[in-house]
Amino acid sequence: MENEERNRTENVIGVYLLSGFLGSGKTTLLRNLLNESRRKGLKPAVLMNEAGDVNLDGLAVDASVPMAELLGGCICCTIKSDVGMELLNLAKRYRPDVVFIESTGIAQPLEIIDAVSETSLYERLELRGILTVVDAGHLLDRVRIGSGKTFKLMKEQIRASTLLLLNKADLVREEELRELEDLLREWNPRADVVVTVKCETDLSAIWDGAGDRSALDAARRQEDRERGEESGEERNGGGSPFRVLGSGGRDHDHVNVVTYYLPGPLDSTAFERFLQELPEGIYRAKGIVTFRDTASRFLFQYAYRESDFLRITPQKTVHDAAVFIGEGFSRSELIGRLEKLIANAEE
Ligand SMILES: Nc1nc2c(ncn2[C@@H]2O[C@H](COP(=O)(O)OP(=O)(O)OP(=O)(O)O)[C@@H](O)[C@H]2O)c(=O)[nH]1
Repeated sequence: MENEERNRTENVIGVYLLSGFLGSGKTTLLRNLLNESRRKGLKPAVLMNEAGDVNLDGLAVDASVPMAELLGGCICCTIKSDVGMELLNLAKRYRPDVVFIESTGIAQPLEIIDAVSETSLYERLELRGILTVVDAGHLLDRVRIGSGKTFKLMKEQIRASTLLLLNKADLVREEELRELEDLLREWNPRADVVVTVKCETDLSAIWDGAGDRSALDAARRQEDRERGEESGEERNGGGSPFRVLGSGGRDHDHVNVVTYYLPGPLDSTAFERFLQELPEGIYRAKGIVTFRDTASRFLFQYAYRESDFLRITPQKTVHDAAVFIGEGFSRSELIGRLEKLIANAEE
């Protein structure tokens, strides 16, 4: 009987949801988790969701890992039903031991719990943890402002979590970290809080701690509570505070996503200047660029004024493209700046 029980548990695919606001470090955590899975001899698979039309995060992940992509929308609203379908496909096709779902930074985690729970009716899988990555400096800024939809969403992502990574600790002061730790514990007393740089932590806590059913059950109870609180209100976008406008879910009420395909190589210095001068409202940008003054291609990252370039050699055909995410910025002005950058590089 005991053996049977163990076998049954062993066959169950563990699902982990990686949550956290835009640019907080979810892909960084994913890479660490994939390395750790391999060390433990577990076969991982990834379900990746991006708000833009290109899977840029996927390029930062080992190409040998089975991956399903949900692009051009947010899994908690427009393509929630696809989550279940893609999970089933991954499970049937690859029989992984663990699946990591990386949601867009604007996803409402509680909605995704639903999608996974529904899928577990058809396949032996179990949601074992909701790992929320928090950008320490960004949360601090939002706490100081103290309101707004982004603040509310960050709070929801924190409250729904079973393990909180207070990340980018290198960019804030020690006393600010203590303040944030206290705040996270106040908002979510059930979840463990770990302070990290580049999401580096003893990940055994994730396999052991994040599977803590009481925390997951608590997250579900919170979902029920929030549903109760919001019943009667008009809910658009599956409970996300971002109202879906237009088609494809690419435009949210407060968060805009612009995907721009670059026709050719750019000048690296001009591009770096362009990133530094991005309008205030754009808090996240990423993409693939080729520079005319260097031989290789780069995956660039921009999050809250910090930028980063990673040399890449894509395994499959990918076009140069850039994705910009933010609030209250002018799409046409941004495109105008990009066109100028391209024209200058062609001269
Ligand atoms: N300084 C600093 N930078 C970090 C840290 N963790 C991640 N980053 C950088 O922050 C940027 C965004 O990290 P990602 O892991 O791509 O963030 P993400 O949450 O997946 O971003 P989205 O998928 O766009 O929401 C990258 O340039 C990372 O290298 C950290 O602890 N400190």
